[in-house]
Amino acid sequence: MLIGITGTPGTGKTSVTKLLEEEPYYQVIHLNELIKDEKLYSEVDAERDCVVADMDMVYDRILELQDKSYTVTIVDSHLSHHIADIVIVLRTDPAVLKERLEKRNYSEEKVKENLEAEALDIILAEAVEWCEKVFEINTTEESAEKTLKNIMRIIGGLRNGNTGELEEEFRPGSVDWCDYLFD
Ligand SMILES: Nc1ncnc2c1ncn2[C@@H]1O[C@H](COP(=O)(O)OP(=O)(O)OP(=O)(O)O)[C@@H](O)[C@H]1O
Repeated sequence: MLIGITGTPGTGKTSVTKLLEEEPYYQVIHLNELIKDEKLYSEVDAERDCVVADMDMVYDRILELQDKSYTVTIVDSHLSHHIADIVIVLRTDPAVLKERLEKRNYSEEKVKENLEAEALDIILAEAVEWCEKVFEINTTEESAEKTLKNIMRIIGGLRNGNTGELEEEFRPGSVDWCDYLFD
C-alpha cells in the first residue's frame, strides 16, 4: 500500500514521518531529499529557491524504491499527492504556520506564498481532484505524536477495509482558514 503524506511546507510532514519510520512495517521515503540527492528535477528556480521536480522521473523512482516486504510505503512530500492514490493532508492554521516558516529564514515572499497556499486549500483541492481517498488532519493544536497516532489509525482502517468513521472524522474540507485571507 502506497500512502502520501502531503500538505503545505511546515505543516509537519517530515516531523511526523520521522516518527513513523521508527515503527515496524513502515517504509518511509522522504521525497524532497530524494529529489535533491538524485537530481530528479528538470530546473532550478534560483529566484524562488527551489527545484522543479520531474514528476515522471520521480514516479518511476518511487516504484523502484517501493519495498513490498513492508506493509505500507509512506511518501513524505508536498508533492506526494501527485503520486499516491491515497493521501493524508496535514493542515496548520496559517497564523501558526507563519511562525514555523519564519524560523526557517524563508524570504518574506516565500512565507507569504506558502501561507496563501495553505489558506486557499491549494494542496487539499489538488488531492481531492487527483486522488482516490483523501483524509485531512488539522495538526495546529496537536503534538507530532498525536498526529502520528491519527495517521496510524487511518492506515489501520485502510488495511482492514473499514474507513467509514475515519472518513467522517478526517473529512477533507473540515478545516477553514478563510478568516486568514480577510484579516
Ligand atoms: N504538531 C506538530 N506536528 C509537526 N510539527 C510540529 C508540530 N508542532 C510544531 N511543529 C514544528 O513544525 C515544524 C514542521 O516542520 P517539518 O519539516 O516537519 O514540516 P514539513 O511539512 O515536512 O515541511 P517541508 O514540506 O518543508 O519538508 C518543525 O519545526 C516541528 O518541530
